[in-house]
Amino acid sequence: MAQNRMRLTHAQLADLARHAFGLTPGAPDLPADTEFEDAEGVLVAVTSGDGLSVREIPRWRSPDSVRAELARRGWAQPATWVGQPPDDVSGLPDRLLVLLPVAGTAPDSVAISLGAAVWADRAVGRELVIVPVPVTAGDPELPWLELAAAYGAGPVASHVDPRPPTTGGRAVMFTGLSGAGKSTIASRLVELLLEGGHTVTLLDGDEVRTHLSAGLGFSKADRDTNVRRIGWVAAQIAKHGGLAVCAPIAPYAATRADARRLVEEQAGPGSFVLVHVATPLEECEARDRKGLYARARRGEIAEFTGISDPYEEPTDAELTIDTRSSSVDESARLVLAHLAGG
Ligand SMILES: Nc1ncnc2c1ncn2[C@@H]1O[C@H](COP(=O)(O)OS(=O)(=O)O)[C@@H](OP(=O)(O)O)[C@H]1O
Ligand SMILES: Nc1ncnc2c1ncn2[C@@H]1O[C@H](COP(=O)(O)OP(=O)(O)O)[C@@H](O)[C@H]1O
Repeated sequence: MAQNRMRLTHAQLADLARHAFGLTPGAPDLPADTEFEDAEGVLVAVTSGDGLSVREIPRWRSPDSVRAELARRGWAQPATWVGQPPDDVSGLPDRLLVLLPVAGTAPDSVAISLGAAVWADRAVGRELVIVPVPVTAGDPELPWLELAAAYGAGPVASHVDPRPPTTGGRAVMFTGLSGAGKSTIASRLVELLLEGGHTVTLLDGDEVRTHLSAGLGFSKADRDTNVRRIGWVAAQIAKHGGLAVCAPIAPYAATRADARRLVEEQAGPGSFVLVHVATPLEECEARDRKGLYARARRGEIAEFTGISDPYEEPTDAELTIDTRSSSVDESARLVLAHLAGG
């Protein structure tokens, strides 16, 4: 009898799918006596004394179902292409099975939508069957020839870019103590972006706590929920090529890492920019614009970051800003330069 229930990541689900489809030998390494579910809570597998038993693979199309579709269409062993189309499509056959290796991504990831869109755009007039497959583009778990054979395909060509496609969308997350200067620098950054003709969505801290995170307090669980929600919204914006700017305290490294993962899963590597506004506690406390530090010192506010609650200094920030040596405008321009790739 399984004791625990665990949600699998997209990468673990792909691993499980490869195993269930017989694409790779050996079972994924999963904890014993556990039920495993996907992001929607569907029970996908169980480990018990008898080993791993796969119940359902909800997201990926099995090679059997793809072969059945090809047979229905009367496509015997169609030519197969793995990955993106070639620059010159003139030599491609009229019918093509396209396999997109997109293991580890969300079902609505840009790797899939952009991959399919590029084919639709380039291969106009051809009949295509496009199938996302649970194989890693950059470091495939099996040779393309074997992969294609599993899906019932004939001659194979490939053009796989190991870098996942990106939408160009980004999310900038400022992190730091209360009073560090996050909101002030974020506002200046937004002004500079607008002046430069960019569109930007500012997930303002007060508005987030009034709407998106209404009712949440400052316990670890509530802060984690708040920061993950911000990360999720920022990811949706970045996924469609937008730019999101947010400035929560985000005191916990693991939760910031969750936000990074959410954004990078949707908008590709490098799309999440963490900016540590590293103003020391003494300086924030001396500023005490809202009088919160004084109240926290008097014990009137419990769990106050830096006083009676932790702040885990980032070790993975793309930028670290010292507001004692950098003005508001200079700090905002540092972030702008990073976004521009300079
Ligand atoms: N206990 C406690 N600890 C820290 N901060 C507190 C607390 N209670 C209220 N405030 C006010 O809430 C603002 C921080 O909210 P965040 O949403 O950024 O926090 S978190 O990321 O969820 O940790 C923070 O605003 P900023 O000064 O803009 O950072 C504070 O004004
Ligand atoms: N170099 C600087 N960068 C940012 N803020 C600064 C700087 N120097 C002084 N400040 C002041 O520090 C305060 C920071 O407040 P705020 O931006 O609300 O911080 P946070 O959003 O991190 O809580 C503001 O009053 C701002 O004018």
